[in-house]
Amino acid sequence: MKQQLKNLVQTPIPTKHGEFILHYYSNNIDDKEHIALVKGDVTGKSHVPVRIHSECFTGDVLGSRRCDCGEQLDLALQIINAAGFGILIYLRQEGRGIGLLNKLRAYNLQDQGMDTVDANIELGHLADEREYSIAGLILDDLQVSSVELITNNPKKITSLEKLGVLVEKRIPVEALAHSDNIDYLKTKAKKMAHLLFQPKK
Ligand SMILES: Nc1nc2c(ncn2[C@@H]2O[C@H](COP(=O)(O)OP(=O)(O)OP(=O)(O)O)[C@@H](O)[C@H]2O)c(=O)[nH]1
Ligand SMILES: [Zn+2]
Repeated sequence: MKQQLKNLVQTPIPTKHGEFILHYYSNNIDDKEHIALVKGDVTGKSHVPVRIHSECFTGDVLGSRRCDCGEQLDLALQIINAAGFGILIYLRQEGRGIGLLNKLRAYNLQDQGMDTVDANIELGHLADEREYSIAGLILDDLQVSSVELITNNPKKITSLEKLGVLVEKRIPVEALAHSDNIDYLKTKAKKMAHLLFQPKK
């Protein structure tokens, strides 16, 4: 079956980082509603700043300090606003694809001493169950020629490249480390190859 998206509605959303056009997509791959927030004219453009953000109810909505998601979401919108154009793709891949219920169970295992990777495995999941074909289809729909990806996660870059997206460079997006998120950030760097705690150039 050919993977397909439908751009069902577009509407302006004024934010503290300026106005974005929200594109709401349905698709035939999963039963989720994925969203792109678009700033400026990206059609046919290269070097478009793009953030592919995975849903995190606790971080994005509640401002939880256990992870860096809420802060990265804010920083990404700030980066795109400063560039004057760009896209934030909000993928409904809560808990790196294991869902909110399992992520909350994983938090309890983490509070008993496991790290974020081992907690997923203990629950019978992979450390990271995400894939990015919907992001590739959204970038196609928006007719972007090439991107600068706002991420610290090299897997997002290689996944997009495999989908045929030209990634010109990476834009780092580092939240402040503090006592509530430091173990989480260290595990990302050590076990998931995230480009964190890099010496500043
Ligand atoms: N399973 C699990 N998921 C988590 C945990 N903490 C955060 N998450 C999820 O991890 C995902 C983080 O998404 P992103 O910030 O887009 O991606 P990333 O892999 O951290 O890479 P960056 O682009 O560098 O931010 C979200 O879906 C969160 O819900 C955790 O302890 N366990
Ligand atoms: Zn989070």
